[in-house]
Amino acid sequence: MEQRIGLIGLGNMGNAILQGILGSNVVPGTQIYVYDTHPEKGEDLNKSDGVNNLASARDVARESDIVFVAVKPNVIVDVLNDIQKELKKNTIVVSIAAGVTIKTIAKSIGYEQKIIRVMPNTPALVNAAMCSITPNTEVTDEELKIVQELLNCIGETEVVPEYLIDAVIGASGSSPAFVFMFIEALADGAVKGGLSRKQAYKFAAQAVMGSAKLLLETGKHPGELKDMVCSPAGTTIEGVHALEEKGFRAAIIDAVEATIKKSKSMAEN
Ligand SMILES: NC(=O)C1=CN([C@@H]2O[C@H](COP(=O)(O)OP(=O)(O)OC[C@H]3O[C@@H](n4cnc5c(N)ncnc54)[C@H](OP(=O)(O)O)[C@@H]3O)[C@@H](O)[C@H]2O)C=CC1
Ligand SMILES: O=C(O)[C@@H]1CCC=N1
Repeated sequence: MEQRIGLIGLGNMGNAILQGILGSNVVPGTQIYVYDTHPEKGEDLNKSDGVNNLASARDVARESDIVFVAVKPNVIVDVLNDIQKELKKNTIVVSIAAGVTIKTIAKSIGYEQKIIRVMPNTPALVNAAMCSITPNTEVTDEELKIVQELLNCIGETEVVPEYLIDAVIGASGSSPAFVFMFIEALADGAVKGGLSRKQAYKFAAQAVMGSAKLLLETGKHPGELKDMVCSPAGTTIEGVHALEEKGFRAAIIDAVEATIKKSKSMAEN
C-alpha cells in the first residue's frame, strides 16, 4: 500500500492497530507516523520497526494520507481542532472514539473532510478484532476499501450506518469485558470443583473460543448448537436451568442495553 499512515494515541487500541498493520507488512514501519503524549511509546516502535515517532499530532496529520485518531472520547475534539489546519483535502481521518459522531468530528475538521468512524475491540491485539466501519459521504468506495484492507490486518470488518454504531459497541466494542467476566466466573466455578486456577482459565477460555468458532464456521443457530450440548437428563441442561433461573440472558441483554444507552448519551453531549 502506498498511503502514509498516521496514528495519534498509542494506547490499547492505537497500539493494537499499529501492531496489526506492522505484522501484516501491508505498510512498512517507515511509512507510518505516530504521536502519543508519552513519547517513549513511539520511541520503542522507532527502534523496533522504523516507525516515525513525531513530536506532535499536527506533524502526524501533515505527513499522513490516512490518520487514525485513537485517543479517549474526552480529548478527541481538542486533538481534531489541533490537527485541522494540517489536513490535506484528501486526507482520511479515522476515529475509533466511542460516542463521538461524524457530525462532531466534521465540526472540528470541516464538513468536506473525508471521515470514517470505526468501532474496533481489544481482540485486535491478537488479530481477532471485529470492527464496524462507517464512512461519511466524502469517502469514495475505493478509499473505504483501502481502510478496510488496513483494518483486516487486525481482524474482520462490517460496514454499518452510523445510527447502529451504539449497538455495535454493545455487541462487540464493549462485550470483550463481559466475556472476560464470563470466563473468570466459569473458571471460579471450576476451581470450586477442584481444578487448578491455571487449567481452569485454559479450559474456560478455549471453550469460549471454540464455541464462537463453531458458530461462525457452521453458521448454525446458537440455540441449535446449545441443544447439541444438552443430553437428555444430562449435566448441561442442569446448568442451563440454573442460568435461566438467575436471569442470565436478561442480565446480558441489560448489559448491552446499558452500553448502548451510555454511548447514545455520550453522542448527545
Ligand atoms: N479500549 C477499548 O476496548 C476500545 C476503545 N475504543 C476507543 O478507542 C479510543 C482509545 O481508547 P484506548 O486505546 O483504550 O485508550 P488509551 O488511554 O489506552 O490510549 C490513548 C493514548 O493516547 C494518549 N493521549 C492522550 N491525549 C493525547 C493527545 N492529545 N495526543 C496524543 N496522544 C494522547 C494517552 O495518554 P494518557 O494515558 O496519558 O492519557 C494514551 O497513551 C477511545 O476513544 C475509545 O472510545 C474503541 C473500541 C474499543
Ligand atoms: O468503554 C469504552 O468507552 C470503550 C469503547 C468500547 C470499548 N471500550
